[in-house]
Amino acid sequence: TQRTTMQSTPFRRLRKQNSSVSGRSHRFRVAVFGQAGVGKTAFNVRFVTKRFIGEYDPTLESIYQRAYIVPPNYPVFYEIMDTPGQEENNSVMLEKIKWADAFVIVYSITDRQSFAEIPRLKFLVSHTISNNGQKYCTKSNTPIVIVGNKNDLSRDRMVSRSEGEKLALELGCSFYEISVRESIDEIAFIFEQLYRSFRQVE
Ligand SMILES: Nc1nc2c(ncn2[C@@H]2O[C@H](COP(=O)(O)OP(=O)(O)OP(=O)(O)O)[C@@H](O)[C@H]2O)c(=O)[nH]1
Repeated sequence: TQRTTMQSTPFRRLRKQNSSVSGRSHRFRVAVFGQAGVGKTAFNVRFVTKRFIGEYDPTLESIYQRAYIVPPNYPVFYEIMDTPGQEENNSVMLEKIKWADAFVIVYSITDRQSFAEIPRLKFLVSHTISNNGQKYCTKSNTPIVIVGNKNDLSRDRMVSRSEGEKLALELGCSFYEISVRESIDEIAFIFEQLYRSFRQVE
């Protein structure tokens, strides 16, 4: 079993730091939600290191950081929060939602239950944003994307692409179906698009 050696920073510790970013790059915070085992850690690690690492310990909580140029030339300092798939108490979830600028909600196409969780997670995020006046009053456009992962496992598919697309449309989110195992570019693209819709740049 290979384990990631990436440095991760506990959420509370990072929040207390002055997280202003060096140079002129923008700091951009993304929280990644979804049930256990859907591939959240693989997704985050793929973006941060470009590598796919097969197995991880179940996530407790970590924040990954990466400076990245969103094409054509927006230097962005990403902070990505990897969350545990198991149920957390609501106040912890709410804190994380308030922390983030944008959201990725992941399910696995091989796990219908993880797909069934998506509306609840989406509503939790949306409600928290709209009820949290002060910080988010200028953020009516908080981007939320839905990602169906593991589409390399076509024989084990339980959720069709069109079901994913339909749900995302109903919930007003962008949608991507991907394989973290097989793709690097699609994941970078998702992170780029999140930033673009957050800053409303073309
Ligand atoms: N075939 C395939 N397996 C994947 C893919 N993405 C992740 N996996 C595997 O799915 C399992 C779970 O991946 P994780 O990244 O740990 O999932 P997680 O959502 O972070 O899980 P928790 O930390 O428990 O919440 C691991 O065995 C990964 O190797 C993919 O695109 N294709």
